[in-house]
Amino acid sequence: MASLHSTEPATGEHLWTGESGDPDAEIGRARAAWAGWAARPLAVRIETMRRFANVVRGQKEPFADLIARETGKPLWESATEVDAVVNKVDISVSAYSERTSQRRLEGALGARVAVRHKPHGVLAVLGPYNFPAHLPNGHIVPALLAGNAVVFKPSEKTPAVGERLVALFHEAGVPEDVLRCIQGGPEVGKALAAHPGLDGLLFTGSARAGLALHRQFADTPSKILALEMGGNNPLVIWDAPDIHAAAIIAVQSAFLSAGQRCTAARRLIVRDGQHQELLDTIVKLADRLIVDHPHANPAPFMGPVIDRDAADHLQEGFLSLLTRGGRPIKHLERSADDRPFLTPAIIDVTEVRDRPDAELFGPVLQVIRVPDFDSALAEANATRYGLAAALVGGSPELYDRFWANSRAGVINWNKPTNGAPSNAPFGGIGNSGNHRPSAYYAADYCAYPVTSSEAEQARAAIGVGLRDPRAANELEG
Ligand SMILES: NC(=O)C1=CN([C@@H]2O[C@H](COP(=O)(O)OP(=O)(O)OC[C@H]3O[C@@H](n4cnc5c(N)ncnc54)[C@H](O)[C@@H]3O)[C@@H](O)[C@H]2O)C=CC1
Ligand SMILES: O=C(O)CCC(=O)N[C@@H](CCC(=O)O)C(=O)O
Repeated sequence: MASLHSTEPATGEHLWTGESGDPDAEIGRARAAWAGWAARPLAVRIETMRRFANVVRGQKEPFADLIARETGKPLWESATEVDAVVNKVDISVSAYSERTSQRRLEGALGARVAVRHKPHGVLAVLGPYNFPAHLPNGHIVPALLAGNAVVFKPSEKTPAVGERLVALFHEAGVPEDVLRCIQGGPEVGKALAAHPGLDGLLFTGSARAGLALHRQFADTPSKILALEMGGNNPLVIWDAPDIHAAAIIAVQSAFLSAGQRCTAARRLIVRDGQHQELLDTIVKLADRLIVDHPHANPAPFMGPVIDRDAADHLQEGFLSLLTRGGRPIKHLERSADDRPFLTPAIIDVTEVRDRPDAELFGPVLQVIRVPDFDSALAEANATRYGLAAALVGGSPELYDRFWANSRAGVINWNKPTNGAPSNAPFGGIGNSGNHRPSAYYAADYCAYPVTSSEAEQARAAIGVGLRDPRAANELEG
Protein backbone atom coordinates (compact mmCIF):
# COMPACT_ATOMS: atom_id res chain seq x y z
CA MET A 1 0.00 0.00 0.00
CA ALA A 2 1.32 3.43 -0.93
CA SER A 3 2.08 5.89 1.84
CA LEU A 4 0.40 9.29 1.42
CA HIS A 5 1.17 12.70 2.89
CA SER A 6 -0.48 16.05 3.12
CA THR A 7 1.30 19.30 3.85
CA GLU A 8 -0.01 22.80 4.56
CA PRO A 9 0.34 24.89 1.39
CA ALA A 10 0.94 28.09 3.36
CA THR A 11 3.76 26.76 5.53
CA GLY A 12 4.97 23.49 4.03
CA GLU A 13 4.43 21.87 7.41
CA HIS A 14 3.49 18.23 7.50
CA LEU A 15 -0.21 17.71 8.31
CA TRP A 16 -1.25 14.11 7.71
CA THR A 17 0.18 10.71 6.82
CA GLY A 18 -1.84 7.69 5.78
CA GLU A 19 -2.09 4.85 3.33
CA SER A 20 -3.97 4.42 0.15
CA GLY A 21 -6.94 2.12 0.59
CA ASP A 22 -8.20 -1.10 -0.95
CA PRO A 23 -11.26 -0.47 -3.18
CA ASP A 24 -12.25 -4.13 -3.07
CA ALA A 25 -12.37 -4.25 0.71
CA GLU A 26 -14.16 -0.90 1.09
CA ILE A 27 -16.81 -1.65 -1.52
CA GLY A 28 -17.29 -5.09 0.04
CA ARG A 29 -17.97 -3.56 3.46
CA ALA A 30 -20.35 -0.96 2.04
CA ARG A 31 -22.13 -3.60 -0.05
CA ALA A 32 -22.75 -5.74 3.01
CA ALA A 33 -24.14 -2.76 4.93
CA TRP A 34 -26.30 -0.89 2.45
CA ALA A 35 -29.47 -3.03 2.55
CA GLY A 36 -29.73 -2.58 6.33
CA TRP A 37 -29.33 1.18 5.96
CA ALA A 38 -31.87 1.32 3.13
CA ALA A 39 -34.36 -0.62 5.26
CA ARG A 40 -34.22 1.89 8.07
CA PRO A 41 -37.22 4.23 8.08
CA LEU A 42 -36.60 7.50 6.28
CA ALA A 43 -37.32 9.32 9.55
CA VAL A 44 -34.34 7.56 11.13
CA ARG A 45 -32.02 8.50 8.28
CA ILE A 46 -33.23 12.11 8.48
CA GLU A 47 -32.67 12.16 12.23
CA THR A 48 -29.15 10.78 11.75
CA MET A 49 -28.33 13.50 9.18
CA ARG A 50 -29.66 16.16 11.57
CA ARG A 51 -27.43 14.74 14.31
CA PHE A 52 -24.53 15.01 11.86
CA ALA A 53 -25.35 18.70 11.31
CA ASN A 54 -25.30 19.23 15.08
CA VAL A 55 -22.00 17.39 15.49
CA VAL A 56 -20.42 19.56 12.77
CA ARG A 57 -21.89 22.72 14.32
CA GLY A 58 -20.32 21.75 17.63
CA GLN A 59 -16.90 21.30 16.01
CA LYS A 60 -17.03 24.29 13.70
CA GLU A 61 -13.80 25.88 14.89
CA PRO A 62 -11.46 22.89 14.73
CA PHE A 63 -13.00 21.75 11.46
CA ALA A 64 -12.61 25.20 9.88
CA ASP A 65 -9.05 25.33 11.19
CA LEU A 66 -8.24 22.01 9.51
CA ILE A 67 -9.79 23.13 6.20
CA ALA A 68 -7.78 26.38 6.36
CA ARG A 69 -4.55 24.54 7.05
CA GLU A 70 -4.97 21.82 4.44
CA THR A 71 -6.29 24.00 1.59
CA GLY A 72 -4.63 27.32 2.48
CA LYS A 73 -7.93 29.19 2.24
CA PRO A 74 -8.51 31.95 4.79
CA LEU A 75 -9.95 30.91 8.14
CA TRP A 76 -13.06 33.10 7.61
CA GLU A 77 -13.72 31.38 4.30
CA SER A 78 -13.13 27.93 5.77
CA ALA A 79 -15.75 28.77 8.42
CA THR A 80 -18.24 29.49 5.62
CA GLU A 81 -17.43 26.08 4.16
CA VAL A 82 -18.33 24.45 7.49
CA ASP A 83 -21.62 26.43 7.50
CA ALA A 84 -22.35 25.07 4.03
CA VAL A 85 -21.77 21.51 5.31
CA VAL A 86 -24.29 22.09 8.11
CA ASN A 87 -26.87 23.81 5.87
CA LYS A 88 -26.69 21.00 3.33
CA VAL A 89 -28.66 18.72 5.66
CA ASP A 90 -31.93 20.69 5.85
CA ILE A 91 -31.70 21.55 2.17
CA SER A 92 -31.23 17.88 1.24
CA VAL A 93 -34.15 16.81 3.44
CA SER A 94 -36.41 19.31 1.62
CA ALA A 95 -35.02 18.25 -1.75
CA TYR A 96 -35.58 14.57 -0.98
CA SER A 97 -39.18 15.19 -0.06
CA GLU A 98 -39.87 17.53 -2.98
CA ARG A 99 -38.13 15.58 -5.73
CA THR A 100 -38.07 11.95 -4.64
CA SER A 101 -40.86 11.45 -2.13
CA GLN A 102 -43.76 9.03 -2.52
CA ARG A 103 -46.73 10.07 -4.63
CA ARG A 104 -50.10 8.52 -5.30
CA LEU A 105 -51.78 8.98 -8.66
CA GLU A 106 -55.13 7.96 -10.09
CA GLY A 107 -54.72 5.10 -12.57
CA ALA A 108 -57.17 3.73 -15.15
CA LEU A 109 -60.41 2.10 -13.87
CA GLY A 110 -59.88 3.39 -10.36
CA ALA A 111 -56.52 1.70 -10.00
CA ARG A 112 -54.07 3.11 -7.50
CA VAL A 113 -50.69 4.12 -8.85
CA ALA A 114 -47.79 4.71 -6.49
CA VAL A 115 -44.52 6.43 -7.38
CA ARG A 116 -41.73 5.67 -4.97
CA HIS A 117 -37.95 5.93 -5.14
CA LYS A 118 -35.26 3.40 -4.34
CA PRO A 119 -31.58 3.89 -3.58
CA HIS A 120 -29.06 2.63 -6.13
CA GLY A 121 -26.99 0.65 -3.64
CA VAL A 122 -23.31 1.45 -3.21
CA LEU A 123 -22.13 4.79 -4.61
CA ALA A 124 -18.59 6.11 -4.84
CA VAL A 125 -18.01 9.83 -4.26
CA LEU A 126 -14.81 11.38 -5.65
CA GLY A 127 -14.05 14.82 -4.25
CA PRO A 128 -11.96 17.82 -5.35
CA TYR A 129 -9.51 19.75 -3.18
CA ASN A 130 -10.97 23.26 -3.44
CA PHE A 131 -14.02 22.54 -1.25
CA PRO A 132 -12.82 19.32 0.38
CA ALA A 133 -15.77 19.12 2.80
CA HIS A 134 -18.72 21.02 1.25
CA LEU A 135 -18.66 19.55 -2.25
CA PRO A 136 -18.29 15.82 -1.40
CA ASN A 137 -20.79 16.43 1.39
CA GLY A 138 -23.18 17.70 -1.28
CA HIS A 139 -23.19 14.17 -2.72
CA ILE A 140 -22.85 12.21 0.53
CA VAL A 141 -25.78 13.68 2.47
CA PRO A 142 -28.40 13.17 -0.27
CA ALA A 143 -26.96 9.73 -1.08
CA LEU A 144 -27.23 8.57 2.55
CA LEU A 145 -30.67 10.13 2.97
CA ALA A 146 -31.90 8.17 -0.03
CA GLY A 147 -30.61 4.93 1.55
CA ASN A 148 -27.36 4.33 -0.35
CA ALA A 149 -24.07 3.26 1.18
CA VAL A 150 -21.13 5.45 0.15
CA VAL A 151 -17.42 4.94 -0.42
CA PHE A 152 -15.85 8.39 -0.40
CA LYS A 153 -12.42 9.11 -1.83
CA PRO A 154 -11.22 12.60 -0.93
CA SER A 155 -8.78 14.42 -3.17
CA GLU A 156 -5.22 13.19 -2.58
CA LYS A 157 -4.46 16.86 -1.82
CA THR A 158 -6.93 17.07 1.07
CA PRO A 159 -7.03 13.64 2.75
CA ALA A 160 -7.16 14.98 6.31
CA VAL A 161 -10.36 16.99 5.74
CA GLY A 162 -11.95 14.01 4.00
CA GLU A 163 -11.08 11.71 6.86
CA ARG A 164 -12.42 14.20 9.43
CA LEU A 165 -15.68 14.63 7.50
CA VAL A 166 -16.31 10.89 7.56
CA ALA A 167 -15.41 10.69 11.27
CA LEU A 168 -18.06 13.35 11.97
CA PHE A 169 -20.71 11.28 10.17
CA HIS A 170 -19.71 8.22 12.22
CA GLU A 171 -19.82 10.25 15.42
CA ALA A 172 -23.38 11.22 14.50
CA GLY A 173 -24.43 7.58 14.21
CA VAL A 174 -23.95 6.69 10.56
CA PRO A 175 -22.78 3.05 10.73
CA GLU A 176 -19.07 2.74 9.92
CA ASP A 177 -19.67 0.42 6.98
CA VAL A 178 -22.42 2.56 5.47
CA LEU A 179 -19.95 5.39 4.84
CA ARG A 180 -16.35 4.45 4.12
CA CYS A 181 -13.42 6.76 3.54
CA ILE A 182 -10.79 5.48 1.14
CA GLN A 183 -7.61 7.44 0.55
CA GLY A 184 -5.58 7.58 -2.62
CA GLY A 185 -5.02 9.33 -5.91
CA PRO A 186 -6.45 8.93 -9.41
CA GLU A 187 -5.45 5.24 -9.54
CA VAL A 188 -7.69 4.47 -6.59
CA GLY A 189 -10.44 6.59 -8.22
CA LYS A 190 -10.11 4.55 -11.40
CA ALA A 191 -10.18 1.26 -9.51
CA LEU A 192 -13.32 2.31 -7.64
CA ALA A 193 -14.97 3.35 -10.89
CA ALA A 194 -14.15 0.01 -12.50
CA HIS A 195 -15.34 -2.11 -9.58
CA PRO A 196 -18.25 -4.43 -10.42
CA GLY A 197 -19.68 -4.00 -6.92
CA LEU A 198 -20.37 -0.32 -7.49
CA ASP A 199 -23.81 0.96 -8.51
CA GLY A 200 -22.76 4.48 -9.40
CA LEU A 201 -20.26 7.26 -9.04
CA LEU A 202 -20.74 10.90 -8.05
CA PHE A 203 -17.81 13.04 -9.15
CA THR A 204 -16.73 16.65 -8.62
CA GLY A 205 -13.46 17.69 -10.22
CA SER A 206 -11.74 18.55 -13.46
CA ALA A 207 -13.16 17.98 -16.95
CA ARG A 208 -10.09 15.89 -17.73
CA ALA A 209 -10.91 13.34 -15.03
CA GLY A 210 -14.68 13.60 -15.57
CA LEU A 211 -14.39 12.84 -19.28
CA ALA A 212 -12.10 9.88 -18.53
CA LEU A 213 -14.72 8.54 -16.13
CA HIS A 214 -17.41 9.04 -18.74
CA ARG A 215 -15.40 6.89 -21.15
CA GLN A 216 -14.80 4.32 -18.43
CA PHE A 217 -18.59 4.11 -17.80
CA ALA A 218 -19.47 3.85 -21.49
CA ASP A 219 -20.25 0.13 -21.26
CA THR A 220 -22.24 0.36 -18.04
CA PRO A 221 -25.29 2.54 -18.65
CA SER A 222 -26.87 0.66 -15.74
CA LYS A 223 -24.66 2.62 -13.35
CA ILE A 224 -25.45 6.19 -12.44
CA LEU A 225 -22.67 8.69 -13.17
CA ALA A 226 -22.99 12.31 -12.05
CA LEU A 227 -20.24 14.64 -13.25
CA GLU A 228 -19.68 18.14 -11.83
CA MET A 229 -16.72 19.57 -13.73
CA GLY A 230 -14.86 22.80 -14.39
CA GLY A 231 -15.61 25.97 -16.31
CA ASN A 232 -14.11 28.75 -18.41
CA ASN A 233 -16.66 31.23 -17.15
CA PRO A 234 -17.39 34.59 -18.78
CA LEU A 235 -18.23 37.78 -16.91
CA VAL A 236 -19.62 40.49 -19.21
CA ILE A 237 -19.57 44.05 -17.88
CA TRP A 238 -21.68 46.27 -20.11
CA ASP A 239 -22.87 49.86 -19.59
CA ALA A 240 -22.48 49.48 -15.84
CA PRO A 241 -23.74 52.64 -14.14
CA ASP A 242 -21.69 52.01 -10.97
CA ILE A 243 -18.10 51.24 -12.04
CA HIS A 244 -16.92 50.65 -8.49
CA ALA A 245 -19.65 48.08 -7.77
CA ALA A 246 -18.93 46.37 -11.12
CA ALA A 247 -15.21 46.21 -10.27
CA ILE A 248 -15.94 44.63 -6.89
CA ILE A 249 -18.08 41.97 -8.56
CA ALA A 250 -15.24 41.28 -11.02
CA VAL A 251 -12.69 40.93 -8.22
CA GLN A 252 -14.93 38.64 -6.19
CA SER A 253 -15.74 36.54 -9.23
CA ALA A 254 -12.13 36.11 -10.30
CA PHE A 255 -10.09 36.03 -7.10
CA LEU A 256 -12.22 34.60 -4.28
CA SER A 257 -10.59 31.36 -3.05
CA ALA A 258 -7.49 32.45 -5.04
CA GLY A 259 -9.55 31.74 -8.16
CA GLN A 260 -9.89 28.08 -7.18
CA ARG A 261 -13.63 27.84 -7.73
CA CYS A 262 -15.23 26.06 -10.62
CA THR A 263 -17.52 29.09 -10.91
CA ALA A 264 -14.72 31.70 -10.89
CA ALA A 265 -14.79 34.24 -13.72
CA ARG A 266 -11.91 33.41 -16.05
CA ARG A 267 -12.80 35.83 -18.87
CA LEU A 268 -13.87 39.44 -18.43
CA ILE A 269 -15.62 40.72 -21.54
CA VAL A 270 -15.91 44.50 -21.89
CA ARG A 271 -16.91 47.11 -24.48
CA ASP A 272 -13.85 48.32 -26.35
CA GLY A 273 -13.21 52.03 -25.84
CA GLN A 274 -15.27 52.20 -22.64
CA HIS A 275 -13.19 49.80 -20.61
CA GLN A 276 -10.29 51.81 -19.20
CA GLU A 277 -11.92 53.27 -16.08
CA LEU A 278 -13.35 49.86 -15.22
CA LEU A 279 -10.00 48.09 -15.62
CA ASP A 280 -8.19 50.79 -13.62
CA THR A 281 -10.69 50.36 -10.80
CA ILE A 282 -10.34 46.56 -10.87
CA VAL A 283 -6.54 46.85 -10.77
CA LYS A 284 -6.68 49.30 -7.83
CA LEU A 285 -8.89 46.90 -5.92
CA ALA A 286 -6.80 43.86 -6.83
CA ASP A 287 -3.65 45.71 -5.67
CA ARG A 288 -5.25 46.09 -2.25
CA LEU A 289 -6.18 42.44 -1.76
CA ILE A 290 -4.26 40.81 1.05
CA VAL A 291 -2.67 37.50 0.04
CA ASP A 292 -1.43 35.77 3.16
CA HIS A 293 -1.40 32.77 5.44
CA PRO A 294 -4.96 31.57 6.21
CA HIS A 295 -4.63 32.44 9.90
CA ALA A 296 -2.90 35.81 9.38
CA ASN A 297 -4.05 38.99 11.03
CA PRO A 298 -5.33 41.13 9.34
CA ALA A 299 -7.33 38.42 7.64
CA PRO A 300 -6.33 37.86 4.02
CA PHE A 301 -8.72 37.99 1.09
CA MET A 302 -7.01 34.93 -0.35
CA GLY A 303 -4.38 32.40 0.62
CA PRO A 304 -1.96 30.38 -1.51
CA VAL A 305 -3.07 28.03 -4.26
CA ILE A 306 -3.09 24.37 -3.32
CA ASP A 307 0.54 23.47 -4.05
CA ARG A 308 3.68 24.37 -5.96
CA ASP A 309 2.72 22.28 -8.98
CA ALA A 310 -0.51 24.27 -9.29
CA ALA A 311 1.41 27.55 -8.94
CA ASP A 312 3.94 26.43 -11.59
CA HIS A 313 1.14 25.42 -13.93
CA LEU A 314 -0.58 28.80 -13.53
CA GLN A 315 2.67 30.67 -14.12
CA GLU A 316 3.27 28.64 -17.26
CA GLY A 317 -0.27 29.38 -18.43
CA PHE A 318 0.17 33.11 -17.85
CA LEU A 319 3.54 33.09 -19.62
CA SER A 320 2.08 31.23 -22.55
CA LEU A 321 -0.65 33.89 -22.95
CA LEU A 322 2.07 36.57 -22.81
CA THR A 323 4.16 34.92 -25.50
CA ARG A 324 1.08 34.58 -27.72
CA GLY A 325 0.37 38.31 -27.64
CA GLY A 326 -1.35 38.84 -24.30
CA ARG A 327 -0.83 42.28 -22.75
CA PRO A 328 -0.21 42.15 -18.99
CA ILE A 329 -2.38 44.50 -16.96
CA LYS A 330 -1.30 43.04 -13.63
CA HIS A 331 1.42 40.41 -13.54
CA LEU A 332 1.08 37.03 -11.88
CA GLU A 333 3.73 37.14 -9.18
CA ARG A 334 4.94 34.61 -6.71
CA SER A 335 5.43 36.35 -3.39
CA ALA A 336 7.48 33.52 -1.83
CA ASP A 337 9.77 31.26 -3.85
CA ASP A 338 9.17 28.18 -1.75
CA ARG A 339 5.42 28.51 -1.17
CA PRO A 340 2.54 28.74 -3.71
CA PHE A 341 1.39 32.28 -2.91
CA LEU A 342 0.31 34.03 -6.11
CA THR A 343 -0.85 37.60 -6.55
CA PRO A 344 -4.07 38.27 -8.51
CA ALA A 345 -3.27 38.66 -12.20
CA ILE A 346 -5.04 40.35 -15.11
CA ILE A 347 -4.07 40.02 -18.75
CA ASP A 348 -5.64 41.48 -21.91
CA VAL A 349 -5.91 38.60 -24.38
CA THR A 350 -7.91 40.40 -27.07
CA GLU A 351 -5.02 40.11 -29.54
CA VAL A 352 -4.19 36.50 -28.71
CA ARG A 353 -5.02 34.34 -31.69
CA ASP A 354 -6.59 30.93 -31.04
CA ARG A 355 -7.06 31.65 -27.38
CA PRO A 356 -6.85 28.35 -25.49
CA ASP A 357 -10.21 27.29 -24.09
CA ALA A 358 -8.63 25.99 -20.90
CA GLU A 359 -9.56 26.40 -17.28
CA LEU A 360 -6.71 28.22 -15.50
CA PHE A 361 -7.69 27.19 -11.98
CA GLY A 362 -6.23 30.14 -10.05
CA PRO A 363 -6.19 33.93 -9.74
CA VAL A 364 -5.81 34.82 -13.43
CA LEU A 365 -8.41 37.00 -15.16
CA GLN A 366 -8.29 37.33 -18.96
CA VAL A 367 -9.76 40.49 -20.48
CA ILE A 368 -11.38 40.48 -23.92
CA ARG A 369 -12.49 43.75 -25.54
CA VAL A 370 -15.36 43.59 -28.03
CA PRO A 371 -17.14 46.23 -30.14
CA ASP A 372 -20.79 45.37 -29.47
CA PHE A 373 -23.08 43.19 -27.39
CA ASP A 374 -23.49 40.51 -30.06
CA SER A 375 -19.72 40.05 -30.04
CA ALA A 376 -19.83 39.92 -26.23
CA LEU A 377 -22.37 37.09 -26.40
CA ALA A 378 -20.30 35.26 -29.02
CA GLU A 379 -17.18 35.57 -26.85
CA ALA A 380 -19.06 34.45 -23.74
CA ASN A 381 -20.17 31.28 -25.53
CA ALA A 382 -16.80 30.60 -27.18
CA THR A 383 -16.04 27.72 -24.85
CA ARG A 384 -16.60 23.98 -24.63
CA TYR A 385 -17.56 24.48 -21.00
CA GLY A 386 -20.85 25.89 -19.78
CA LEU A 387 -20.89 26.28 -16.01
CA ALA A 388 -21.39 29.94 -14.98
CA ALA A 389 -21.89 33.24 -16.80
CA ALA A 390 -22.77 36.69 -15.48
CA LEU A 391 -23.73 40.08 -16.84
CA VAL A 392 -23.05 43.21 -14.85
CA GLY A 393 -24.83 46.38 -15.99
CA GLY A 394 -27.23 46.78 -18.88
CA SER A 395 -30.99 46.91 -18.77
CA PRO A 396 -33.59 44.20 -18.07
CA GLU A 397 -33.95 43.81 -21.85
CA LEU A 398 -30.20 43.32 -22.26
CA TYR A 399 -30.20 40.79 -19.45
CA ASP A 400 -33.08 38.95 -21.19
CA ARG A 401 -30.89 38.69 -24.29
CA PHE A 402 -27.92 37.58 -22.23
CA TRP A 403 -29.99 34.95 -20.40
CA ALA A 404 -31.60 33.63 -23.58
CA ASN A 405 -28.33 33.35 -25.48
CA SER A 406 -25.87 32.21 -22.79
CA ARG A 407 -24.97 28.54 -22.70
CA ALA A 408 -24.43 27.82 -19.02
CA GLY A 409 -26.13 26.19 -16.04
CA VAL A 410 -25.70 29.29 -13.84
CA ILE A 411 -26.58 32.68 -15.38
CA ASN A 412 -26.47 35.73 -13.10
CA TRP A 413 -27.22 39.44 -13.38
CA ASN A 414 -25.35 42.04 -11.32
CA LYS A 415 -24.00 39.24 -9.13
CA PRO A 416 -20.67 37.41 -9.18
CA THR A 417 -20.28 34.23 -11.23
CA ASN A 418 -19.53 32.31 -8.02
CA GLY A 419 -21.39 31.80 -4.73
CA ALA A 420 -24.15 29.66 -6.20
CA PRO A 421 -26.98 28.87 -3.77
CA SER A 422 -27.25 25.33 -2.38
CA ASN A 423 -31.06 25.40 -2.37
CA ALA A 424 -31.19 25.49 -6.18
CA PRO A 425 -29.86 23.08 -8.81
CA PHE A 426 -26.16 23.52 -9.58
CA GLY A 427 -24.51 22.14 -12.68
CA GLY A 428 -23.24 22.96 -16.10
CA ILE A 429 -23.59 21.95 -19.72
CA GLY A 430 -20.89 21.18 -22.31
CA ASN A 431 -17.73 19.95 -20.64
CA SER A 432 -18.96 21.21 -17.27
CA GLY A 433 -21.32 18.32 -16.58
CA ASN A 434 -23.46 15.47 -17.88
CA HIS A 435 -26.92 16.87 -17.19
CA ARG A 436 -27.00 15.58 -13.65
CA PRO A 437 -26.94 18.82 -11.70
CA SER A 438 -25.99 18.74 -8.05
CA ALA A 439 -26.99 20.84 -4.99
CA TYR A 440 -30.83 20.81 -4.77
CA TYR A 441 -31.15 18.33 -7.64
CA ALA A 442 -28.63 15.88 -6.16
CA ALA A 443 -31.70 14.07 -4.83
CA ASP A 444 -32.49 13.08 -8.44
CA TYR A 445 -29.33 11.07 -9.02
CA CYS A 446 -29.28 9.46 -5.58
CA ALA A 447 -32.47 7.44 -6.13
CA TYR A 448 -34.43 5.99 -9.02
CA PRO A 449 -38.20 6.09 -9.44
CA VAL A 450 -40.38 2.97 -9.32
CA THR A 451 -43.98 3.18 -10.56
CA SER A 452 -46.41 0.62 -9.17
CA SER A 453 -50.04 0.02 -10.14
CA GLU A 454 -51.55 -1.56 -7.06
CA ALA A 455 -54.81 -3.12 -5.80
CA GLU A 456 -55.63 -5.04 -2.62
CA GLN A 457 -57.16 -7.86 -4.69
CA ALA A 458 -56.70 -9.10 -8.22
CA ARG A 459 -59.84 -8.03 -10.13
CA ALA A 460 -59.77 -8.08 -13.89
CA ALA A 461 -62.06 -8.49 -16.89
CA ILE A 462 -61.51 -8.86 -20.59
CA GLY A 463 -64.06 -6.47 -22.05
CA VAL A 464 -63.54 -6.98 -25.76
CA GLY A 465 -62.22 -9.63 -28.12
CA LEU A 466 -63.60 -12.72 -26.39
CA ARG A 467 -65.95 -15.13 -28.31
CA ASP A 468 -68.35 -15.56 -25.43
CA PRO A 469 -68.58 -12.53 -23.10
CA ARG A 470 -70.28 -14.63 -20.39
CA ALA A 471 -67.22 -16.81 -20.28
CA ALA A 472 -65.29 -13.63 -19.57
CA ASN A 473 -67.47 -13.04 -16.49
CA GLU A 474 -66.94 -16.62 -15.38
CA LEU A 475 -63.27 -16.17 -15.76
CA GLU A 476 -63.63 -12.96 -13.75
CA GLY A 477 -65.58 -14.99 -11.17
N1 LIG B 1 -18.65 21.70 -11.10
C1 LIG B 1 -18.36 21.66 -9.82
O1 LIG B 1 -19.24 21.53 -8.97
C2 LIG B 1 -16.95 21.78 -9.36
C3 LIG B 1 -15.87 21.49 -10.19
N2 LIG B 1 -14.59 21.61 -9.69
C4 LIG B 1 -13.48 21.40 -10.60
O2 LIG B 1 -12.52 20.55 -9.98
C5 LIG B 1 -11.20 20.87 -10.44
C6 LIG B 1 -10.30 21.06 -9.25
O3 LIG B 1 -10.29 19.92 -8.47
P1 LIG B 1 -9.20 18.77 -8.58
O4 LIG B 1 -9.16 18.11 -7.25
O5 LIG B 1 -7.94 19.29 -9.17
O6 LIG B 1 -9.87 17.80 -9.66
P2 LIG B 1 -9.33 16.40 -10.21
O7 LIG B 1 -10.18 16.06 -11.36
O8 LIG B 1 -7.88 16.38 -10.40
O9 LIG B 1 -9.62 15.38 -9.00
C7 LIG B 1 -10.92 15.17 -8.48
C8 LIG B 1 -11.01 13.77 -7.90
O10 LIG B 1 -10.96 12.80 -8.93
C9 LIG B 1 -9.86 11.88 -8.73
N3 LIG B 1 -9.37 11.56 -10.06
C10 LIG B 1 -8.53 12.27 -10.85
N4 LIG B 1 -8.38 11.67 -12.05
C11 LIG B 1 -9.15 10.56 -12.03
C12 LIG B 1 -9.43 9.51 -12.97
N5 LIG B 1 -8.91 9.50 -14.19
N6 LIG B 1 -10.28 8.54 -12.60
C13 LIG B 1 -10.85 8.54 -11.38
N7 LIG B 1 -10.61 9.49 -10.44
C14 LIG B 1 -9.78 10.49 -10.76
C15 LIG B 1 -8.90 12.64 -7.85
O11 LIG B 1 -8.09 11.77 -7.13
C16 LIG B 1 -9.86 13.44 -6.97
O12 LIG B 1 -10.37 12.69 -5.92
C17 LIG B 1 -11.37 22.11 -11.28
O13 LIG B 1 -11.40 21.74 -12.62
C18 LIG B 1 -12.72 22.65 -10.85
O14 LIG B 1 -13.32 23.49 -11.81
C19 LIG B 1 -14.34 21.97 -8.41
C20 LIG B 1 -15.37 22.26 -7.57
C21 LIG B 1 -16.75 22.25 -8.00
O1 LIG C 1 -23.15 22.61 -4.27
C1 LIG C 1 -23.81 23.50 -3.70
O2 LIG C 1 -24.36 23.35 -2.61
C2 LIG C 1 -23.97 24.83 -4.38
C3 LIG C 1 -22.90 25.12 -5.33
C4 LIG C 1 -21.70 25.78 -4.68
O3 LIG C 1 -21.48 25.68 -3.50
N1 LIG C 1 -20.93 26.46 -5.49
C5 LIG C 1 -19.82 27.22 -5.03
C6 LIG C 1 -18.55 26.44 -5.01
C7 LIG C 1 -18.26 25.57 -6.19
C8 LIG C 1 -16.91 25.88 -6.78
O4 LIG C 1 -16.86 26.96 -7.38
O5 LIG C 1 -15.96 25.12 -6.67
C9 LIG C 1 -19.73 28.50 -5.86
O6 LIG C 1 -20.51 28.64 -6.80
O7 LIG C 1 -18.93 29.34 -5.52
